[in-house]
Amino acid sequence: MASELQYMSGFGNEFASEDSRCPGALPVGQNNPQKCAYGLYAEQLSGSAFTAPRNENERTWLYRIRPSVIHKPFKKISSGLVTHNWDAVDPNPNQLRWQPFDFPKSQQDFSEGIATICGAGDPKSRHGIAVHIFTCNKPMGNKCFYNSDGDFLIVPQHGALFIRTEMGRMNVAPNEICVIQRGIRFSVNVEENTRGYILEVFSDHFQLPNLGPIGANGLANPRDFLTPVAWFEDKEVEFTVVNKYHGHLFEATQGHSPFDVVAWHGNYAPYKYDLSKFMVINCVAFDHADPSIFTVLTCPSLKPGTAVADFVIFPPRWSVQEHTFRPPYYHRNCMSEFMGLIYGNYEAKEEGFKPGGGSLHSIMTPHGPDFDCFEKASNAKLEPQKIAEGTMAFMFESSLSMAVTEWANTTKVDSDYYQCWQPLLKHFALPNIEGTKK
Ligand SMILES: O=C(O)Cc1cc(O)ccc1O
Ligand SMILES: [Fe+2]
Repeated sequence: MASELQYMSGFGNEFASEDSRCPGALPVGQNNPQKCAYGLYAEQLSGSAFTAPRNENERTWLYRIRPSVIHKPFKKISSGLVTHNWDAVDPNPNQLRWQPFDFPKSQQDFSEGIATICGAGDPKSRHGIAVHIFTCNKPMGNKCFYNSDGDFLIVPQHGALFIRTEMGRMNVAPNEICVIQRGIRFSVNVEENTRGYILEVFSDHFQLPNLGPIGANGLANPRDFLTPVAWFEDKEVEFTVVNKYHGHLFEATQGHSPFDVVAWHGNYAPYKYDLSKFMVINCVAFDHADPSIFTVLTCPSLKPGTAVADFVIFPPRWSVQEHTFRPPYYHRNCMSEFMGLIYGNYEAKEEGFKPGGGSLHSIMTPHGPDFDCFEKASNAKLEPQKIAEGTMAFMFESSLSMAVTEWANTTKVDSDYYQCWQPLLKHFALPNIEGTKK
C-alpha cells in the first residue's frame, strides 16, 4: 500500500492537480482545448445540475488517457445484500440493537461486502438515505465501483482502506472517514478483515454545518478535509466496473484501468477527514447540550435546519457541567437515529453496544441511558471529568423514517436490548405530608 500519499487541504475548494510525471497536463485558461496536452481526453464530471446556483455548483474536469465511455454494456449482477426495498419486513418501531457484524467467512471484496441495514426514500426521485455495513478481506484488484444513486460517507471501523479514485489515492484508517460522491469510480484495497459503516445519501451532497453564534471556527474545520492529488496508472488490463443504479448492481468490462486521470481541476472530488481533528464544543455551565453540537457533516433537505442526514460524533472531551445529569437525556425524537461505534464504549450504554455493532432508535421511539448509566450518573460527584477517552461513537441522524431490511431484521439482532431499561427504578417520592401513604 502506498502509505505516504499527498493531499490537498480544504473543504469544497476549487482544486487543480496534475500528476508530477506529466507537467503541463492541465490546460491553461480553458477546459476544452482542441487537442489536450499529452494526447489526453477532456471529460467533465457533474456533481450538480449545470444551472445550480454558483455556491452549490459542483463539477470537475478530468484529463485522462481514455474517456470513461469506452466500456462494454452493463449487465445486471447479484446485488448481494444491497437493497433499497424498505417494504420487505413489517414496520417495527422498537428500539433495535445489533451485535458486531461478522467478518466474511470467505473471500470478499468491498463491492461484494456491502449489506444494507436500514434506510428510506428512493434514488429514482433522488431523496432518501441508506445505512450499510461493509465487511471485506480482499482487495478489489482490477475492479472498481461507482454509485449512480448517491454519495457514500464511509466510516472504517476495523482495518484501513487504501482507495484508488479517479482523482487520486487516499488511505483511510479507523477514526478517519471519507466521502466519495456520486459517479466517482473507486477501488478499495484492504490487508486484513475489514469492517465499517456507510451512510449513503440520495438527495444532495454533504456540507459543513453552519456555525451560527459559534463563529467562524470550530467543529470540523475546513482545512482538515483532505482531497487526493492527481495520480494515474496506464494499465491495459481487463477491468470490471461495478455500478449501483436504482439500488441494484451492474457490471461492465473494459480493457483499461479507469484510474487514468493525469490531471484534474474542479470542486467535485472525494475527501477524507480525521475525526480526532474535530474541535469539540460543549456546555461549560449546566445542562446537556443537544448532540447537534457534534455535527461533522450534514446533508440538508429543502426544509431549513432539517437534515436528510447528519453525521454526528461523540469524541473524547471534558465533561464539566454543574448540577446536571451529564449523560444523554431520555428522549423521543422526530428524527431517526442510527448509531455505530468505532472503538471503546458509549457513555449511555457501557455494556451491550459494541464496536462494529449498531443501534436504531426510530422516529418517536423512546430511548436514553440504560439502568447502570442512570444510577451511576445521578449519584456521581460532579468533578470535571475527561469522558469518552479511547472511544468514538457516532450517529447517522435523519429526518426520514427509516425501515430495516430483511437481512438486518434477522442478523445479529440483540433481542434483549429492551431489557437495559427495565430495571429503571421508581424514585418518585412525595414529601412527607401527613396522611400520605409511604
Ligand atoms: O440517543 C443517543 O444516545 C444520541 C444522543 C446523544 C445525546 O447526547 C443527546 C441526544 C441523543 O439522541
Ligand atoms: Fe437519541
